[in-house]
Amino acid sequence: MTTIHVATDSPYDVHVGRGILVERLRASLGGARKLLVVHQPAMSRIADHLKEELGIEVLLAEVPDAEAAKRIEVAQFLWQIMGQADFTRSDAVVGLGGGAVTDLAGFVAATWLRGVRVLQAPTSVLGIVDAAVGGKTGINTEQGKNLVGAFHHPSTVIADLELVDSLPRNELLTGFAEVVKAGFIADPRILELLETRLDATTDPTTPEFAEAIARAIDVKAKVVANDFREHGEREFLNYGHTLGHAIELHERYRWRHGAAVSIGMVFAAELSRLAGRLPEAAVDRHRAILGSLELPMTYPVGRWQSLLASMRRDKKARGAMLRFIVLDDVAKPRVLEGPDESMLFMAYQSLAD
Ligand SMILES: NC(=O)c1ccc[n+]([C@@H]2O[C@H](COP(=O)([O-])OP(=O)(O)OC[C@H]3O[C@@H](n4cnc5c(N)ncnc54)[C@H](O)[C@@H]3O)[C@@H](O)[C@H]2O)c1
Ligand SMILES: O=C(O)C(=O)C[C@@H](O)[C@H](O)[C@H](O)COP(=O)(O)O
Ligand SMILES: [Zn+2]
Repeated sequence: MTTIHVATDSPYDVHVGRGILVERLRASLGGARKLLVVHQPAMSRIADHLKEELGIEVLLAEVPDAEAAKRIEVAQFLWQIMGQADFTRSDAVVGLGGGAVTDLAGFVAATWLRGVRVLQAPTSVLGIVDAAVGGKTGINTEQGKNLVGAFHHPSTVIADLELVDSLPRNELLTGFAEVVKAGFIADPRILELLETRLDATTDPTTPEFAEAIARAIDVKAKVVANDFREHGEREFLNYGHTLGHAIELHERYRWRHGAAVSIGMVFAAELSRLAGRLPEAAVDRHRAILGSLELPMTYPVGRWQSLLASMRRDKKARGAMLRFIVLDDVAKPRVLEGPDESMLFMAYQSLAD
């Protein structure tokens, strides 16, 4: 088992290993009398197993799959279960599933009684390397992605790689978009692994996969330890997300996050180049790596105005000023404030197929 420490003001560990879920959960109960296990349909057998094995009262709440879970109606359903079960501040929530569930479970934990503990048990690559770590929790609204949420640290993160065995290959690859993001903003070794040993790095049984995952978690852990509430460097974790989130809204949340962020990263790289920073070779490197993972990199030109309108609600915007994360080079992210609309459109046009 690998353990990565997240040194925030409320520190916790991220455990990554095989067959560790029950044992690590037991060790992390911290006096809870009741657990609410929020899970996706794909995790129902594992949730039943937890109910049998944990030796305390376990309430199971199956929620709709993927983004359909990140809705206020689903949060309301969970608050109702907690109310009916007299769920107190010494009890705890478990998020078991992909990033959609860990975001929802974290949000419900952050808001119930103004905050109860959440133990995150991510089961997708994306959940393990990104969503379950760092304490950003939230739900979507009809106006945009994650517009309602809270910062709420998990008390532990348990990534049991045995559960990842059932993750479909396309889901694994879309999750790698966030691994690539970690590579471009902070850790070029991740990019080298993907460029030189793609098959091994995307095979959950190999040391290359373990290394890429651990490195991506490490990038996130370090950033959130320095800037939990996103006053500064945490914004770098949003590389590719300004356009990515607008695409998710445009697609009515039927696309996977990683797919939208892949297009968003190509856009951000092109924008970096147009701003006179990133060399063209680094932009090509984005396309080569994301393409090798079969991730999308193009989007219809005619949707620009609608996407631009959605980007104005991005959390990094300040008043009328749009702000983007760009790269001066690999591992050198920075904020680009208020770029001309003509430059934005030019970057967007390069996404046309
Ligand atoms: N809070 C954060 O910091 C943060 C960071 C990154 C992403 N996110 C959020 O995470 C979400 C995306 O996460 P995701 O890509 O994991 O999507 P997801 O949770 O929708 O999971 C993708 C699909 O994989 C299935 N799945 C998950 N684990 C499985 C397993 N082990 N076996 C079989 N099927 C499995 C799910 O049921 C779903 O159909 C988005 O909502 C995004 O906004 C949050
Ligand atoms: O943890 C962060 O900070 C991130 O930006 C990580 C992103 O990968 C993630 O998708 C996050 O949910 C986006 O946050 P938002 O504040 O743009 O909604
Ligand atoms: Zn993301």
